Amino acid sequence: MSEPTKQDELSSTDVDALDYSSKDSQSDMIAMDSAKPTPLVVVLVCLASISGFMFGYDTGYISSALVSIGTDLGKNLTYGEEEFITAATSLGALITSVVAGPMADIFGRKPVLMFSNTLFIVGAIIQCAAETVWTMIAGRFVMGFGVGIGSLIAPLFISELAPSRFRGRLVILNCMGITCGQLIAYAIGAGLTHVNNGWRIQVGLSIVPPAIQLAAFLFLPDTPRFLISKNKLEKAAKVIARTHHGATATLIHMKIAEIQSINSSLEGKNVWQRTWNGIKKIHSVPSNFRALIIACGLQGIQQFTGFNSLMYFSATIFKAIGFDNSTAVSIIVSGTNFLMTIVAFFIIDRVGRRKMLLFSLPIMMIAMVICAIGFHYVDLKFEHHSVELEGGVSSWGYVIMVFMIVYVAGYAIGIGNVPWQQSELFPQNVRGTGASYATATNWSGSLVISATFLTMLENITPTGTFALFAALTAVSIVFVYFVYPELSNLALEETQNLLKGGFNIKESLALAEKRKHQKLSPAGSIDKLDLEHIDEVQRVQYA
Ligand SMILES: O[C@H]1[C@H](O)[C@@H](O)[C@H](O)[C@@H](O)[C@H]1O
Repeated sequence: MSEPTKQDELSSTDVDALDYSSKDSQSDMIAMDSAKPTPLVVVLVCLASISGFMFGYDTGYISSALVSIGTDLGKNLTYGEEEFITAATSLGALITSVVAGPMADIFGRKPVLMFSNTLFIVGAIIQCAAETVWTMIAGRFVMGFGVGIGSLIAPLFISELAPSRFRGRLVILNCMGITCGQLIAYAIGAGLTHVNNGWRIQVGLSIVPPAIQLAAFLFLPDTPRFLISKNKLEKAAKVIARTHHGATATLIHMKIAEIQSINSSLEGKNVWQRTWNGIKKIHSVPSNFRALIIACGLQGIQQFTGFNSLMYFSATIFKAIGFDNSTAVSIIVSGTNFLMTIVAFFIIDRVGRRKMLLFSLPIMMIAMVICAIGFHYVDLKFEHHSVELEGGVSSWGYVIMVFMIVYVAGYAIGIGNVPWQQSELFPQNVRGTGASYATATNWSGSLVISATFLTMLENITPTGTFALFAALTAVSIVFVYFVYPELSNLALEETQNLLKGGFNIKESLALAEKRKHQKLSPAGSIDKLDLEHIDEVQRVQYA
């Protein structure tokens, strides 16, 4: 690994003057981009994934906390107050997800993540000290601000740092953080249900991970892509040297030039004007708009196919079909989600995102159709959000349980994780803004589903509700088939070129296949490549 020396210090003019025509250096650069993650990248990715953990833990602990709160907030909670306390975090997350992207483009990824840590901590302290319902709601709301920022910035930060061939996996580490956070929250909740003020312990524990992330980030750098967008080329060069194996001075220069060339900067006198221009560009530049359709489409599909109704209400559903140990069933649901996310981690860069989605969605659809049929035969009535069951667990009850688990497994192997790869779709100058739109779509969907699910069960019956989710999944399959290109193993700069002139599904499949077969040498760099294909992409970049 070569640290740039004094004479390596860069200015924009130096970078412009370099000659990139040599195929050897281009091939070396692709090798550098796809080599194994360096120790610094691993540390940064693991730290960033703490945000995913907080996302999962903070959205997950509330259902058990509500059971153990009892009269600790001065009174018995009404149904409406419980809903308010639950939804406050999602609402807070929705609000900050709208602004976090532009904030990250203006101030940097790292400072914004650190800001989210302080919100997690302040939110948790307010809740721990809460003696009234409104103080609790305020604490949940502030915590939600942190969740919204973390849910957007962590995957963005990871995509920008990850070598192309490992990007899918490294972003999924953050998703593993989410699903692990949910599982642990349920497990701790189950353990603390009968402990006096157990919920305060559960909330208090949530202070530890963000404190660790905050302290560690004080000593660590931002992403080179962000530093380059701010013209901090020297700093960027130093970080590139530490985040890429085999980064020689020439390759570092080339990398910087490549990123600069694709970063056609936004006009505007100050940051606010430039941000506003970014917002306009995301709609007016066709490739950006295509990226936006894909990113928001996938996040919408993730939420509107109903998974979080299970996450939040699985205990209610399973109780309704006659299982008494509903907490255990909730742990099975979140456990399956976590385990299958681990499977997704191992296959995402090998199998590819598109295949995973086209495998995941049909499984979910079939499982939901079977659950819808099952509910038809289970004698159930949902009235005023309370459930009346006639008889014990029937054989259809078991069928529903099994296929709900199949549904969760199908979800986690694809649509539960792939949408969080969203940042790879956008070029640097609108990446934060694009990710904001997509993350806001996610939180809006999550809010709508959690707020309407019980009402749907009551008004259109469980069979109707699951049939509706199945129908939405069918539409989603068509969307993915026609719109989602394969982006595995492509460099971030390549993914954006792909979206010029169409969704280019066929081209994407060919390019991803090509990149996949570029073998890693034992040292972690890839063999000299056949350069025709590289040329196709890079001609555009250096033009
Ligand atoms: O990717 C995550 C994950 O699948 C979680 O389990 C779910 O609760 C979130 O809504 C989703 O965004």
